[in-house]
Amino acid sequence: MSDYLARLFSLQGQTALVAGGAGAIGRDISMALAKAGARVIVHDLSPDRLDDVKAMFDAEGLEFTGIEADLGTAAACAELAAKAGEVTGRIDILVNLQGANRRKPIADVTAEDFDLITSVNLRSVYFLSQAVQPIMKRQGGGRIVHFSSLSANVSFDTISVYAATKAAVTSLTRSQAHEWADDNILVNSIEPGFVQTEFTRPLWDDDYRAEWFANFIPQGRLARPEDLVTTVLYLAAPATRYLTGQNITPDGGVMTGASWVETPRRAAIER
Ligand SMILES: NC(=O)c1ccc[n+]([C@@H]2O[C@H](COP(=O)([O-])OP(=O)(O)OC[C@H]3O[C@@H](n4cnc5c(N)ncnc54)[C@H](O)[C@@H]3O)[C@@H](O)[C@H]2O)c1
Ligand SMILES: O=C(O)[C@H](O)[C@@H](O)[C@H](O)[C@H](O)CO
Repeated sequence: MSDYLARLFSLQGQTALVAGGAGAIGRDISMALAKAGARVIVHDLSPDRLDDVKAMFDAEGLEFTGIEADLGTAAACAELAAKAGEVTGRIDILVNLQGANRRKPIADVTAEDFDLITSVNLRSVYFLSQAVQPIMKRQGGGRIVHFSSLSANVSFDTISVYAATKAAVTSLTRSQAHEWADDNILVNSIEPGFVQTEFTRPLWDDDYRAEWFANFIPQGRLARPEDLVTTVLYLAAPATRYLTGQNITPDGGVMTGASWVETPRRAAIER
């Protein structure tokens, strides 16, 4: 890489906290931030997943810190920010990947489903950002990247609560970007389309939906976690120091509206 590009995209000397960073998408994001030079602190709900990601870091000779926490309460979010802040004394980048879903028709959603999905997808994003903001402000700035979803824009059956939380996260991106611009904290979000992970297995493992994806996603396939890595690196990089309150939608072209007007493309989805 030329020196010019290295200066624009290197994360050397920076510390990143990746919440949900041992998940299917999160582990690729965590590794990519580390390879770009950041000291990465990986949070996850699951100790087993953290062990897997530690092994991935070890194999590459990258320094690893894992923190296990259920982010279901604001207090837990504050505790995670405090612990992460102690590792190097800074948090330059926060990526919020924590997410939960329970696929059900609206009529079957219980108050407990609603509380679980909103507490992970919205409340933890809200309060983890709130707890990290004073650390970023004190050090002169930072970057926050939220994982929203294509479903913030387009309705899909059986994910009403999930979709509402993701629309809220996209909205929160603009509020935080506005309020925290003075602190040089830049906040942006990513709305991935369908990513082929366990999280979406009920979709791509179903004949009808797999055919629909193959035919109507203009790029003819679901995203793979590694397809999302560069969007995060871009939003975290020195190169994008004048970009805030924005949203990027890596969705293979779904938001072009092609699915509503195109003839089937007849690609194949590998399952
Ligand atoms: N997979 C997709 O198609 C897709 C599409 C759009 C957006 N997203 C979003 O991307 C993010 C990552 O998704 P993924 O496919 O890697 O899913 P995943 O289930 O592999 O990862 C989600 C992570 O969230 C964390 N989490 C869940 N409940 C938690 C809790 N109570 N407290 C703390 N952490 C908790 C888990 O640690 C888990 O590793 C999510 O926010 C998801 O909504 C995924
Ligand atoms: O469980 C699900 O149905 C998925 O998580 C969906 O949310 C899609 O992946 C998303 O809507 C596309 O962005």
